[in-house]
Amino acid sequence: MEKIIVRGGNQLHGKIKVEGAKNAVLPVIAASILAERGTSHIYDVPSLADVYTMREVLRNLNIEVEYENRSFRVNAEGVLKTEAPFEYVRKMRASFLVMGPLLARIGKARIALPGGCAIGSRPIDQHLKGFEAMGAKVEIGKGFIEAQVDGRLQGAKIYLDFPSVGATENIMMAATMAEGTTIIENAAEEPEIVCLANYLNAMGAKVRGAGTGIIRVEGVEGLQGAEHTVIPDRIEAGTFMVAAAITKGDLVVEGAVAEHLRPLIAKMEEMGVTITEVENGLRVIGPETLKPVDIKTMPHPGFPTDMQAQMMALLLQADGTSVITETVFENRYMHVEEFRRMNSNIKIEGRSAIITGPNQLQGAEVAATDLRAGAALILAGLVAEGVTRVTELQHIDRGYVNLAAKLQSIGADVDRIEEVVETGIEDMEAPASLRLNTNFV
Ligand SMILES: CC(=O)N[C@H]1[C@@H](OP(=O)(O)OP(=O)(O)OC[C@H]2O[C@@H](n3ccc(=O)[nH]c3=O)[C@H](O)[C@@H]2O)O[C@H](CO)[C@@H](O)[C@@H]1O
Ligand SMILES: C=C(OP(=O)(O)O)C(=O)O
Repeated sequence: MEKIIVRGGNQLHGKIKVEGAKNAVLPVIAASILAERGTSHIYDVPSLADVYTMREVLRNLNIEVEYENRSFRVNAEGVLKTEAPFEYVRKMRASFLVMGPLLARIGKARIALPGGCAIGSRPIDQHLKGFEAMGAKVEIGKGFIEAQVDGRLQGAKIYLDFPSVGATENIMMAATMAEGTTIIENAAEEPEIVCLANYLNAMGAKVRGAGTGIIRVEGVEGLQGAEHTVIPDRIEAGTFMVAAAITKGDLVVEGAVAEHLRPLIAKMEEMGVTITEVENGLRVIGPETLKPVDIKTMPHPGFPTDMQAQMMALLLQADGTSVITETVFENRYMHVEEFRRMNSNIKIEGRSAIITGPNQLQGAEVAATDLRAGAALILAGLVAEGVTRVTELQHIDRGYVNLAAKLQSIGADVDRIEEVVETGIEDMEAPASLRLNTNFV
């Protein structure tokens, strides 16, 4: 079994460069389905499990995709297939983002139902509501969602009940080739939405207002391949910022964009962390004593849920009581049980986690219950007494490129190893806690 082994106690120093953003590149790759003519070149593509899954989803649709030197070359000129099977969708929910582009391009899509996942039930009703408003007929059965439209989709006014990132992206992509104008109200405002809109516009689309709560998409006849560079990963950047702060280190996070990280910077500064904008990134200096703060996760520009677990690791070191309230996902506290194994004082009350610190964490055997939980456990391990062993690395590999090696390069005592588990019993099943959610993201 592969494990990441962390020996706590080292301060982190130096420079670390962030990759292209997972949550930006996945919709951008999906959007390249829209190009009836020409080849798209997508740059700064991170080498992540999710990216390889998306490549397979596209190849399965009969699209040519090459991945070399951190660049994707995509040609979608051929006759497209319509189906994304369960084996892809269960690995990565973002596979569902091919529905909007397929509907726009060929008027038909059949995608496996995403199902539940570790952090919540994650319905897709808002995506479907958007497609239906644009004239698609949607049917659910036998584990699939089938959507179909006679002729072109029609522009529509769509109000999202919640500013869902995925629904905003899927509807935006569907609308690019619709007849007439689509207006998305209560749209998500995340930087990844702006990145996608820029790519769509480079392909010939007419998307206005991305980054605000109202997006207008004027449908065009057709799109062609374009060049696009993916924005830096604000969550990877944030994870390194916490790594610097938690170890009382001094780190330059190259490529971190302050504009994308305002809520995190604000909260870390409130805790006493020094953060300065430098030429091509952010310099982060951890203080001797961290102050407690309260955090509520919200859609952008609120505090990102994808940084909640990592901030919990930091708050475990703060001197006093902090409260985190998770409002985006109903079950994103799977890491709390794992932190408890490391000797931490956290109480869950409804949607809030009450953290009393500082905690002298102790190294333990812990499981990455989801992607960010995994990163958070490694962060906690950096300051724990003794050795922390993190398993279930497939979650971490969905969203971090060489996390162990990168942390090692800035002074952490972290290794990724293959450890043979001597159970003494052949064919013994893994304990339930480790089997949990390995199929779903
Ligand atoms: C690949 C990607 O970009 N993933 C990000 C994206 O996920 P994703 O796009 O799935 O997240 P959403 O913004 O859609 O989900 C936010 C909330 O809305 C709910 N919801 C969503 C859609 C819908 O049709 N109905 C509905 O009820 C979800 O269950 C969740 O509670 O945004 C999340 C919120 O910032 C991040 O945590 C994920 O890292
Ligand atoms: C939850 C996340 O991603 P996804 O939506 O792909 O599961 C994440 O990036 O933290």
